[in-house]
Amino acid sequence: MKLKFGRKVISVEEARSVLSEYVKLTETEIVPLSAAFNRRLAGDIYADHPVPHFRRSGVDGYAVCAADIEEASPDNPAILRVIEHIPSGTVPELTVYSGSASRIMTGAPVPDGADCVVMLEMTDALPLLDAGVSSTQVCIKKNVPMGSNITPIAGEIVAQELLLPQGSQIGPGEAAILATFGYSYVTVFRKPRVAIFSTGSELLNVEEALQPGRIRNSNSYMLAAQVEAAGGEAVIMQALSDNVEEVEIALLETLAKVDLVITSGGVSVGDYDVLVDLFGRFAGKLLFNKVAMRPGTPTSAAFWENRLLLSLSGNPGASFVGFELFAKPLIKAMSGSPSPCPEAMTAYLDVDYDKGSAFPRYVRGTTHVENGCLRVKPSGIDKSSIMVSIKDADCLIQLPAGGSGFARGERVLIYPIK
Ligand SMILES: Nc1nc2c(c(=O)[nH]1)N[C@H]1C(S)=C(S)[C@@H](COP(=O)(O)OP(=O)(O)OC[C@H]3O[C@@H](n4cnc5c(N)ncnc54)[C@H](O)[C@@H]3O)O[C@H]1N2
Ligand code: MOO
Ligand SMILES: [Mg+2]
Repeated sequence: MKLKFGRKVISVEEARSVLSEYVKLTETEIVPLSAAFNRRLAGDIYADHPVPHFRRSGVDGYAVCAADIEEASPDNPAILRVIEHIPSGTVPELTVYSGSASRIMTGAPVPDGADCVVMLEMTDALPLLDAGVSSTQVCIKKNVPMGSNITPIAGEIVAQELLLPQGSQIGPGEAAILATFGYSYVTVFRKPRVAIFSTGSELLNVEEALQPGRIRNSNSYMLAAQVEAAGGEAVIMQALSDNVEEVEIALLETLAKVDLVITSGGVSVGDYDVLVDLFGRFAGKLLFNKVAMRPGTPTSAAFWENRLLLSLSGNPGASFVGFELFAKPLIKAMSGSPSPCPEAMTAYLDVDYDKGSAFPRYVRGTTHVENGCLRVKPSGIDKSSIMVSIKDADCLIQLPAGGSGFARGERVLIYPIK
């Protein structure tokens, strides 16, 4: 009665691959650099000048000719005449010649003629009265090799070098590069807009008082936080009842306005599992409706009105895991990530896990480091109906199907999620 169509189980990897065929990059937009953190670049960034673009002093001290101080030591200091003071941000006017030195600050351009900079701590300044003009000379007590404390032109970055490829996410290092090259505005991919619909007649709005048999809608807010963490813009929609017409109208009204629609609930075999009813009558294309995973086995997806619709199981744990496995890679791919799928690490199980499973499990896990090794344990009671432990999960532990469980100390794959 309920299933108007069958359910063919596919693997998590197959489901991801099916979804990836429908990913469209969002269009680009220009935003101030200060508003671009965590966004992804819509084009390659090349260096249009070398860094540094002048010979840069790395220390406060004296720019000199290395040949003049070859023999310098505390007992045999080289005495040089100071001809100029060079603060950072200025351009030296005089060329250093044999027998002379220029006082120079960290970050200032090294004057022509000088081929090393001696740190201030290795020198003593001496007053000098020369033909009635007050001047200084400097005593250099150490020899330093040619090139010391000078970053040559292009010592850090060569002109025309590829600095940041398209898709780079703007973190602290990228922000520093963009600022260095004068990008006060950057062209990035627009954040994918993701509409979130919870379904279920039992759901109350967050501000509503508890009622017998009814619960507050927590999934919409959990999923919205996940959307934002994945780089999307979450649009929390009014939760829907188990009425299929209502769900159909609401989704049809919304699909064209966003890049992705996520629903939670109503995908199992219950009498009121409304997404199942919808997929039995809608004009879209059902992509899958069963995934070899636990939790979230009934996770479904469709392509409808030119948009992806991802329907997650309603149980909070299943919604959370389904989002991490499927929605996060979609949002990342839409916003330009070249590697949207999570990458596995290995960790050692910190507890016995004595449940086998017909399908691979994705257990919410909490990691810690012990004697330099990464260890992991389930974040709490490992049931998809349990919500309270989600806050403690920093990874998903992937436990293969079959068997009767896993022993403490076994190596397992984990997918970091924070
Ligand atoms: N006979 C069977 N029953 C169930 C099966 C099955 O294979 N055979 N699968 C179980 C599994 S596994 C899961 S997961 C759930 C999937 O259920 P649905 O996706 O249909 O979700 P609902 O029935 O709507 O809700 C399940 C559960 O989650 C609560 N929920 C739903 N939405 C929210 C929300 N927005 N915020 C907080 N909590 C929510 C809902 O009240 C239910 O308790 O089916 C099992 N049953
Ligand atoms: O989706 Mo259910 O959470 O497989 O347990
Ligand atoms: Mg159900």
